[in-house]
Amino acid sequence: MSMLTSIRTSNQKIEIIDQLLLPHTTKYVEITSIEEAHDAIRDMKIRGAPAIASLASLAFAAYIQTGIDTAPLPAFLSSSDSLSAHVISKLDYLFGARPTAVNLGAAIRRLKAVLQFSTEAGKSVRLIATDLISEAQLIADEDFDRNKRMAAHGGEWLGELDKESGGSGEGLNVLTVCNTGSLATSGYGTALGLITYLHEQKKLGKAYYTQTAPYHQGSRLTALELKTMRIPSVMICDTMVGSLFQHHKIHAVAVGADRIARNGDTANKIGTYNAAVLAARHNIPFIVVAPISTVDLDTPDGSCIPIEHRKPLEACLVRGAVHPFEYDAEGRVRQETVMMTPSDLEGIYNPSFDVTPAELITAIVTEKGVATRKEGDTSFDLSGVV
Ligand SMILES: CSC[C@@H](O)[C@@H](O)C(=O)COP(=O)(O)O
Repeated sequence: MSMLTSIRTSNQKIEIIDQLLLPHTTKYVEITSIEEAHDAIRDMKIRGAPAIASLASLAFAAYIQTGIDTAPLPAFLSSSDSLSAHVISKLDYLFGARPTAVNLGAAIRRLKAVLQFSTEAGKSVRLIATDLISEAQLIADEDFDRNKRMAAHGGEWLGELDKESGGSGEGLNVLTVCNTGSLATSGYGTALGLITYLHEQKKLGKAYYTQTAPYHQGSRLTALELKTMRIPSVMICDTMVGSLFQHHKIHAVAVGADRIARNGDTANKIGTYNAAVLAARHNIPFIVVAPISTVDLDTPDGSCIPIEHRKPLEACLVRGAVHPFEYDAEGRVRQETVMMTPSDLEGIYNPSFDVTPAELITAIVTEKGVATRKEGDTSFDLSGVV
């Protein structure tokens, strides 16, 4: 099955699809420095918690590799002390690109741990550097396989749940929010991976997805991924979730996560909480699918999760192709950014994420398995899946 790829690498070249131009223009841009990786993440040319962590790790690995390959060696490779100080400042800088998604923080913690371990083991500067490169590469590479594992865990669990509740055996209809597919990860996806798995197993009825304003990751990116994979799907506006639940049989809501607190409270794309409240009202299972690196045991509950607020102007703009399509000299669909509001609006609220309380979540699926709440509990014990 054909899938889109958010990051591609060959030799030491790293390229990302500019997701701001999708779905109309598929343009890969090269990332040649840590600063470019940082800016691409901040500006959302690449987005999705796992994809952000993968790009940051790959850009970091390329930077260190270039240092090793340079003669004479750059000053930061002159001693383990200078390497350590330099690496920590570069990693902290990358971490500042987007605050809510914790996968980036987990990747950075891992790299700092390798730095400390290899330094304390008395390794040479070159060996410490190669240890860092290997770990960074591993962080990007391991994402695909774990996504397949969690999709299978979640897909099988949902199938059983449907059987237990006397399901008709017809295909499962699943609603998702935002984009959590191969564009948001190193491949296959999390919640969209679960939907893809159900489709592969011939257990999917239809995938439903919200447009996900203001960035429209649903109507631009999820739409494109589902179309590319030929998965039967229906787009809805964000305002239509309640109506959908009232008028159509929806078997589950599956969403990704940017950060899961120790008690199971989950930060994800704005609008996720609305869907969870409505799912609870309609007794529809609400499933969070995310790798272990999204679980932040240092954050006790959702009130402690930092929520990124985007620039107010971003909520006033929409970018898209002119209709009917016009093409530029290179044969690309002409795109425009238009303003949907009066200019200079004074009050604009634009949080990028919201927090869904654990008590509204039926299951949290990671690569290790499926965690559910005990009868009567309002929070999760995630020790078994972390
Ligand atoms: C597998 S992606 C999980 C989450 O990162 C996703 O659901 C989401 O909220 C993405 O937000 P974005 O602002 O597009 O980076």
